[in-house]
Amino acid sequence: MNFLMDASNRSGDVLSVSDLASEESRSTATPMMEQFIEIKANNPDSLLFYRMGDFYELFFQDAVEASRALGITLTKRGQHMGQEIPMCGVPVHAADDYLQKLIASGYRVAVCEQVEDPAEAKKRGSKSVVRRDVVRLVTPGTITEDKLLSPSESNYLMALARIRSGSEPAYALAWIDISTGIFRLAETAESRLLADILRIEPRELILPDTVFHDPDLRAVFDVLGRVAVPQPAVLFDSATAEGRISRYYGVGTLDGFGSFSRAELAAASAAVSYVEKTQLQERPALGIPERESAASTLFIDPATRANLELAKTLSGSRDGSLLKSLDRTMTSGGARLLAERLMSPLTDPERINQRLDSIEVLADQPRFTTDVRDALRRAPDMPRALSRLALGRGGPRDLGAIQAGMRAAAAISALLSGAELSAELTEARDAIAALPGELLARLDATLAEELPLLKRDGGFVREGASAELDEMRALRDQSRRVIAGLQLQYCEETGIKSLKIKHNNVLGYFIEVTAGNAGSMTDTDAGRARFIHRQTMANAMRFTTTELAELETKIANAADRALAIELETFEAMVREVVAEAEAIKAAALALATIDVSAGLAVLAEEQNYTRPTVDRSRMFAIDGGRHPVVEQALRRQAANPFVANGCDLSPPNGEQGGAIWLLTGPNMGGKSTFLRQNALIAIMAQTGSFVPAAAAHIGVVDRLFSRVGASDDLARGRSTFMVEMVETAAILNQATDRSLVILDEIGRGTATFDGLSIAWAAVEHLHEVNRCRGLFATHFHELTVLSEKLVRLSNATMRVKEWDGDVIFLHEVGPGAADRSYGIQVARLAGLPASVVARARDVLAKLEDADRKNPASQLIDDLPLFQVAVRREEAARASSGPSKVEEALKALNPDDMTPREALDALYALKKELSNR
Ligand SMILES: Nc1ncnc2c1ncn2[C@@H]1O[C@H](COP(=O)(O)OP(=O)(O)OP(=O)(O)O)[C@@H](O)[C@H]1O
Repeated sequence: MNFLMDASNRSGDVLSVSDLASEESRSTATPMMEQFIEIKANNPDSLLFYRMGDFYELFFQDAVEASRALGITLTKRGQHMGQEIPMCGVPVHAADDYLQKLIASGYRVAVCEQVEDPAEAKKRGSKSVVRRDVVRLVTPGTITEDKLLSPSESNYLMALARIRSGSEPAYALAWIDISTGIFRLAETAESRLLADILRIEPRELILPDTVFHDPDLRAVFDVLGRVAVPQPAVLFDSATAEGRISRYYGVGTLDGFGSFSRAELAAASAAVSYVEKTQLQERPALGIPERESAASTLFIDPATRANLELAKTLSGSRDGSLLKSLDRTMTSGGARLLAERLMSPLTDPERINQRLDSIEVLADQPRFTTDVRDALRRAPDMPRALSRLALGRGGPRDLGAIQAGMRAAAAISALLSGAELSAELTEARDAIAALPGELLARLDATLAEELPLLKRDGGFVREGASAELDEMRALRDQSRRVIAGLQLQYCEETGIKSLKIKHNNVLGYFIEVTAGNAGSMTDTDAGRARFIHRQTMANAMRFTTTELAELETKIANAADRALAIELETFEAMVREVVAEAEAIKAAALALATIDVSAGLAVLAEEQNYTRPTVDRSRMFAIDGGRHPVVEQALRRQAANPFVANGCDLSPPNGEQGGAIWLLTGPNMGGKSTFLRQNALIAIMAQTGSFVPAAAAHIGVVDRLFSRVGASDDLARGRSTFMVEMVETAAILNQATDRSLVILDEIGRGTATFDGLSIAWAAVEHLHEVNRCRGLFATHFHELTVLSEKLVRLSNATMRVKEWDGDVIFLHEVGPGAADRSYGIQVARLAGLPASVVARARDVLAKLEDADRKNPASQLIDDLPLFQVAVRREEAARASSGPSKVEEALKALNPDDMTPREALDALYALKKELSNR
């Protein structure tokens, strides 16, 4: 993501980074330009926000790009090396809005401020020396600005390291949200890599440039686009990883952190180093890295994740997604945790049941749950406030957020103390109870009711918190009263009623009279001695007096001192809060857990969901299942209610593999909805949520695959059919006997017979080889004859009623096969011209007649099953022994041959082959 141009790629007359860094450029630069050039040269990949007064200025190519991206005016500022310097600027107070736009457009920004340089000051023997330096880099994965973060979404920075051992390449992933301190690690296989990255959805993925440029991984990083950022391999060095991580945490060794593989440590240290590289002033308060086992989460392949619209719809909107339909949380932390759980459902029935226990216990106590949710409503986002405080970017309101969060936690703790709880909720209650009460007491005793945004505005320390502060404030306020008294006195003394004492930042306090009245103040010697002239304005004259100046100093001193005390108090409170970071984060996670469980309990009650039975069996028995998103949408539209449908893919008696339903039925009958709803019910159950069904028994699914809906991939030049086949290939190669596979109309994107043959072979493969549980929707009615041969395959159909030539969709699934598609009826409903519909009926009748004479059921008698056919072919190959060509090849030893001999051997082999 190098957005800035180098010398070989310069646009127009704008000097590039390397032009600027040249000898000629440096030797002719002004001191300010010299400083700029040095900083820019160190940050060539970022737009440089160069602080000048109340503005961040951008120069050269940065200015050109920023003005284009932000739609702001480009101006010129002098010349350098004979060329004009393009410039634009953004006001400091509005910088977050501009940063947001730039980050969203894929830029990174280096923020350069004036900083104290104590070392230089010492060298020069002066009190203080300031210079400009980059204080932080704003990149998509390292954002902490509140405005740039979505409250309900995590903001992960992820580092990826390659593991060199084993046959299949493997990877370690480390992901950090510096706005909450969450830090996780996992290992994953190459076949799962993209799925795992998409599950975690990092905003920025850093990886060694060698991996980034590996042609085998091209497809993975093409999908991720600009999220993937190559970094020098040295950042991922596993030999120094442990040292770098322990240095970050300020500990001698990583003992007590848990055990991590070398690759995990490499990824973790790259992530931590990148955080250090971007957050130059302070270290974010990261939690201890937690290890996640890839096998403990349900594998959802990338296409399925997109097609099932888990967090976003196919058009990219959050409305209409499963997450949006299930989210009843009250807090941002709860919303983030729910999203995370839904994106990574579990495979361990014990953990799933722990979550379900929490929902059940809350659903059984609705009054109590309402009280808990009311208390949660008052809990602000503690992790994000804590992160800003730790980074030195917090304000009084962040302390206030910790205080309010701790108060809400105390209220919830009191509510939970006598209640009947699940194991998970008991653990949450204990984490909340472990919050240090003294800290809350200190915050209560220190913070005022109303808190300003910025600490430099003061006024956030409550009265009574510090005797000295109270005294300074009294002095300041008293002096203000004295000024009011003085104004009255001067009015009387001079006889000028309109005389006012005013204040501005340049003059401080001054007396102001109209120009006409000024004469009467200075027409005597005494008057001139008393009222000292300061400034003449167009219509007014300004004066001061010795008393006023003295008072001014006193007020300024008192105000300065008061602010200094407040700032000291602020820093002390921040230190106290940050010292309790671990306890605060644990309590925040506990609150989020309670919020998620209470939200799902409320949802279950509101939508009439039931607790699924989840265990290690191979069952998949759903009674009266509904689609969670479509059901709510129909209710909102006050349309006909959703028709519930059961689905049973459990292994039939005595059978090892899962069952497959072959679903036929008319277009618009509800096949896709039925397929998706069963996948979503499995996901919800394994997330640990109640499900939209009258009853559900699900043996945990290890991998979920779907091929639903047609999607073109024109950007990569693949047709709809090609995409369909690539996705189908992935499913047939990867589904295990614990997997759930949902296939919708495989083979419809090509000629009928090709499509039918592919669908036929795919069903056989799923049944014989994958032995998974599956739903297969198809328009190829010919396939239904397969149920005669495949013991675990049964036919199901979407019921319709025919009435007066029209079809009525009942949306009911029943046993049996549809004998027709009703495509022509649906086409008629859609408004195809009547003549076309009539002609289509004639054609259909002819085709059906031809089919009756030569039905597909004949095939079933003539064709051996998949396994038998494959075995037969293998046997044929084995019995014929090695061919002549194979034997000749075996006899060759390339190391003993000259190039000429090798070429001759090649020709001989080719000839042998063509003779065969
Ligand atoms: N069980 C149901 N209860 C009520 N409405 C339903 C149900 N299932 C589907 N529908 C509605 O019927 C419409 C068609 O459903 P769907 O897209 O699933 O049909 P389909 O059989 O897959 O169609 P096609 O073969 O044309 O893709 C949708 O608008 C959906 O809202």
